Amino acid sequence: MRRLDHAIPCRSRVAETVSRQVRVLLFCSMGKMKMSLGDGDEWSWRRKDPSSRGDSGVHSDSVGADEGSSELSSTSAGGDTRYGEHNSRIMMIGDIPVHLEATPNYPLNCNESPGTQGAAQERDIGTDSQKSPKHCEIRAAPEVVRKVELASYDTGTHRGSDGVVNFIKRRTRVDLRNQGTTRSDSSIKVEKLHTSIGLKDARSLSASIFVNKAKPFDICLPRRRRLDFAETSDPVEDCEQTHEAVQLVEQESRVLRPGMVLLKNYVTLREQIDIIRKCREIGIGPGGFYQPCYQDGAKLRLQMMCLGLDWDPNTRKYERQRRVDGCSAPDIPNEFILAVKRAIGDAKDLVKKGDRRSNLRNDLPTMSPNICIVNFYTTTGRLGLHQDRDESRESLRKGLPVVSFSIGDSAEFLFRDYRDADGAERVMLESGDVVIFGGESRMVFHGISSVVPNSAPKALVDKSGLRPGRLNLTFRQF
Ligand SMILES: O=C(O)CCC(=O)C(=O)O
Ligand SMILES: [Fe+2]
Repeated sequence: MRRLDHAIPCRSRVAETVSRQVRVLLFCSMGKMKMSLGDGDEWSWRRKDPSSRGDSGVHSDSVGADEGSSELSSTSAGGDTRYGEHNSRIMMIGDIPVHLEATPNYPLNCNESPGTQGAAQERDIGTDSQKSPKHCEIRAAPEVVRKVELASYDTGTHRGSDGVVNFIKRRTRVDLRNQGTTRSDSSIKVEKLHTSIGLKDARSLSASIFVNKAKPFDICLPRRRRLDFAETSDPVEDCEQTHEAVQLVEQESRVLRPGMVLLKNYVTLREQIDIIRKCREIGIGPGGFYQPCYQDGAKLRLQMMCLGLDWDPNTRKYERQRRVDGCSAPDIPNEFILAVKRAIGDAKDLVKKGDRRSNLRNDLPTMSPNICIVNFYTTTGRLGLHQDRDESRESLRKGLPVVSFSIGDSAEFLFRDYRDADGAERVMLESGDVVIFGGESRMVFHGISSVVPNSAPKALVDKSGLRPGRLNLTFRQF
């Protein structure tokens, strides 16, 4: 066992190692914690008196039990004079600060891999200006899962800077509103920390593996929090498009600009529910949703998973396996591919009709998707103006279209010839809408400026259990 503090008897104990190198379980009770890294090593921490923050002194019994506490936060430790060699942080569990220290062999610090700022600028609206905090699932009672963002800074680098102070303030405002009930006992289990930030050397490997695994994001709410979730394949009569809805499709679908088509209310409610269920099923499995980071540590404001091939926001490359955890990209379900081909066919028909009337050059090539990037935006999610330009040179040269399905809450979609959100054209994408941009518009800058809360069709939410937010699938051919 690797001790990080000195001879403090621990009343609580490590729960268990669930799988090698992946699961991290950490029990905290009455001031002591231990953590298993899944490789047989254990770390332990001690609770620290708030008044001694940053001090290396031990206050093993100065803080009472944390019954009923519901706040979770963390911060880098101040006042620590150990630059470089040791990292430490104080993690707040309720009102109980817990001092975490690491040895040089197993640093907890957030080493940033050297890299360009380019990618972050590329999607600048969508990134967080803070360095990436770790994500941490904290379970306070067996049935309650809470999410916090757990900061992990190299105290030597960040201590005393304004950034840290801001960060501390931010972390104390962790939002637990959606996370269920009051804790019923004093034990807190911390499960799975992760980061996609690279650790510098092989000595950090255990920590790297430990931090890179996170519980995948579930796009659906837990069953008990849904109003009316019909999991079974009960008839969804109210989900079929009505005659009026079909009329609406014809009225509102349009060519937005040469090569760019909007198909309004195109995906039926039944199909949307099926897509949500499929994405949810894949999304909670290996290769499922995660929150990606750029090389500079800035986070995208969305959850992402890639099907067919994985797109890496750091390298801007497509690969079979993703670097963040080595998972292979799951396959694209066949029904998704068929829906995309149908949409392209219908968009081409629309373009032809438009051509007869207006003589626009609206050529829209067809394509067979082998990549699907699935994004889930919570209601605060967004995505900066960017081009989709990481597909093969041939695909881009031919202008093979990107086909984008929107499901759930509506969102404002911006597009323009260059990256400037002011003055960009805007269109509201609603649940069931499809946007296709290819041909002349293949390299259009586009992004999501905002998601409209509570705008998803009620029947969709009730039947699928989709959480508040927007699911978007963009299909491409590499
Ligand atoms: O969410 C959207 O509508 C756009 C997504 C997008 O542009 C992308 O994933 O590249
Ligand atoms: Fe895009």
